[in-house]
Amino acid sequence: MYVAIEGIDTAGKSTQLDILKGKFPNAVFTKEPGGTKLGLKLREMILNGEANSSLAEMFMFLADRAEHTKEIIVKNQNKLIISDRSFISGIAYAKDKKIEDLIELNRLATSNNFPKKVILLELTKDELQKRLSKKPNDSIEKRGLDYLLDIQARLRETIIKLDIEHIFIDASLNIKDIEKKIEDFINE
Ligand SMILES: Nc1ncnc2c1ncn2[C@@H]1O[C@H](COP(=O)(O)OP(=O)(O)O)[C@@H](O)[C@H]1O
Ligand SMILES: Cc1cn([C@H]2C[C@H](O)[C@@H](COP(=O)(O)OP(=O)(O)O)O2)c(=O)[nH]c1=O
Repeated sequence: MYVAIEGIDTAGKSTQLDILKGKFPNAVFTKEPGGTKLGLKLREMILNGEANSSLAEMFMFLADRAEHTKEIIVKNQNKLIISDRSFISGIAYAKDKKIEDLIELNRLATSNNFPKKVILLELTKDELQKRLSKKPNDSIEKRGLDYLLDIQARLRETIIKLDIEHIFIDASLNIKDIEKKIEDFINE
């Protein structure tokens, strides 16, 4: 079963994934962008802000996703796969494009291998501000608070539109409570 953890930057995805690695030792843990050899190169180019065109940037994410689908998702389809982000980020972050068009592009990139379950960690504006101020920001995070809150709303909208099995979690709860909700949802 393929499960994705979604949320804007600093929502707590890595923190939860580190705990889940202990709870699900036989699962395959992966990430987008950068879950494959090619993906690591694409990730570096993307996060360094090398693309001037937002369309070029979107296609770099799609290239990463196509490789990730073939190398990780399809090859491990009989195992539990837990991924830090998925095509849902791809749709939400490409916010100047229509969701319907993006769904079609992502169907092509993934050959329809979408996650079976999605976890969305959601932050309040105050909590996001606090967390961003504590770390050096990459080129996407530098776009600011309102940009990221807008993306967070699009993550939610995309999940609802796609009718994927999901759980929305308040990311400012304590780490243990969030972990329990995620574990129960995966085991359901
Ligand atoms: N539930 C939580 N409550 C308070 N702080 C948290 C919580 N989860 C994560 N953090 C902190 O927030 C920051 C971002 O978390 P991280 O897991 O790196 O997020 P992401 O992988 O989504 O960018 C880290 O400093 C982390 O320690
Ligand atoms: C998967 C994906 C990520 N992104 C963005 C979200 C993040 O800002 C960045 C990936 O960075 P990453 O460091 O993996 O995320 P985080 O900071 O949450 O740990 O790329 C897109 O714009 N489009 C996509 O398709």
